[in-house]
Amino acid sequence: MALKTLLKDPSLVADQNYINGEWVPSVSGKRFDVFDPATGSLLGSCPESTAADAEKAIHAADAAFPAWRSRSGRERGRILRRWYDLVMENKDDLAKLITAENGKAQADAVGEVNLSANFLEWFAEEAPRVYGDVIPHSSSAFRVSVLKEPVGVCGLITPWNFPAAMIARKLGPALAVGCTVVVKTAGETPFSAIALAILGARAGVPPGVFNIVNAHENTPEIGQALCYSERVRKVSFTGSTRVGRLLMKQCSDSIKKVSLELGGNAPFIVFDEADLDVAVSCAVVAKFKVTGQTCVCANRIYVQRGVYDEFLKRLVEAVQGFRVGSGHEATTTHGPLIGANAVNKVAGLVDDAVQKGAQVVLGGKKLHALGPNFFEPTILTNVTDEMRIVSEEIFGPVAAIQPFDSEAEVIAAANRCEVGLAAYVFTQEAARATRVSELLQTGMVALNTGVISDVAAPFGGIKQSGLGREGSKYGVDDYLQLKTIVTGNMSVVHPARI
Ligand SMILES: NC(=O)c1ccc[n+]([C@@H]2O[C@H](COP(=O)([O-])OP(=O)(O)OC[C@H]3O[C@@H](n4cnc5c(N)ncnc54)[C@H](O)[C@@H]3O)[C@@H](O)[C@H]2O)c1
Ligand SMILES: O=CCCC(=O)O
Repeated sequence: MALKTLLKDPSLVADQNYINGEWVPSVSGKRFDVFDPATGSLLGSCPESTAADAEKAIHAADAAFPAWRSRSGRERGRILRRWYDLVMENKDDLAKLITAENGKAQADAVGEVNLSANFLEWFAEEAPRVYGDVIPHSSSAFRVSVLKEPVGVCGLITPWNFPAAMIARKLGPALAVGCTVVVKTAGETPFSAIALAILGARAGVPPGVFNIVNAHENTPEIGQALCYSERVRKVSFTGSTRVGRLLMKQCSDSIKKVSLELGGNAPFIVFDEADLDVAVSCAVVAKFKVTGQTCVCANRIYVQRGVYDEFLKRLVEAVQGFRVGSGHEATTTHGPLIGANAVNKVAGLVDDAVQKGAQVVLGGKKLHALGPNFFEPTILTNVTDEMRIVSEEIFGPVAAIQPFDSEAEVIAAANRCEVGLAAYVFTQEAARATRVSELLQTGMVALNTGVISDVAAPFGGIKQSGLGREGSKYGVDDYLQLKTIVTGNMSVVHPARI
């Protein structure tokens, strides 16, 4: 397979489902092809799985659950820690796999491997620290204790934009607390997940604890199998709000626990007193990271009128310095989009904005010369709320900039949105920083920084951006359920003091 020639360790490549510790084909006998979005070349193929494959994986995870949950948190943590070590040792190969199937530039791919490893390390450390509670009862003859138990088999469904990290962010806490999992990889990017599984097995994850079912066209069928199964007790999904809504409905029949990390429409707000060097360099990161394809990417850029012209001038200069190309080239700063549909969607948003009066300051077109999946880094001004680019998640390299006058006006604009994942605020006034952060309706606020993600910081949204938090000390909560033990007839009469 073409992919193997890229790696120092070709044994990190496999092209089957991973069920109960074995690499197996789909019962369908069908396969789907996986392409490099930069070059269009065929990387390999994976099984086009069916509900029957998902059932097998669920069965394996269910069978493995009692033994896995019975191990101590310390033992599970040691396995996760070994897995972290192996991911770090194989960082270069994993980054190459990510670049090959997702297209992201090398620096972004290495960043993703680090993020993935960090989740394994973090949850290795959390595993032995899942504490319950002892609670005073209303009556002195009773005792209350609260246990935190693993929910059981979890279905994890992840997108292509972070093909390793979004999986590590979910399976780290799941495995740490004693759950077993069935992962449905993104059809565009199965190989990074497969390599993670190979390293997991080398680290000592027992058969059945971590299973992978691949599918592309059959994805909805696998989603249904996971959501409707009585044996799956939780589904955790990262992806669009549209699909999250569907999965939540599907999970309602069996009343599953559901975690949803969904779409965003992040406002990026620059006030007059902001440090403009910081604001511009952070806009470059927050807007254009992974060519604009992250859920926390700045979507609506609001700049206060006093610094608007200067901010725009500096941002244009910075973006002109990008090197767009294949992520395989070391000099590339920004790779392709994931596919032609994504390019067409971004082009459609730009066309709609231009028709409604937006001005193209930079870029604005497909980059045919590099291939069908490239779009020029673009800056638009004269942007207004009537344009789709303001209300929809762009998921591409387009900065849509609007001026504003007052703090109240920009907060109202930022909150005029049905999703609420991340927001960025640039100011050097402490009182304003506090006030605006508290008034913004998002799950996360980045103050004077363009980077939100850190393993220690809870990640997640409010409104239609989702439910639950990933990473951090809260990340295990979504994989735990409380058990209350009330003990009666426990009157203790303390002896009188002598
Ligand atoms: N909040 C977060 O943490 C976070 C992180 C990454 C991406 N995202 C969001 O993901 C979206 C980008 O990814 P996309 O456009 O591929 O999203 P998408 O929802 O179309 O697909 C995401 C994944 O969901 C699965 N999927 C698709 N349809 C399904 C179905 N009917 N049943 C079961 N699974 C299904 C596929 O595996 C796919 O890779 C953006 O909205 C982005 O904001 C959110
Ligand atoms: O795309 C969503 C995740 C991005 C991140 O964690 O920075």
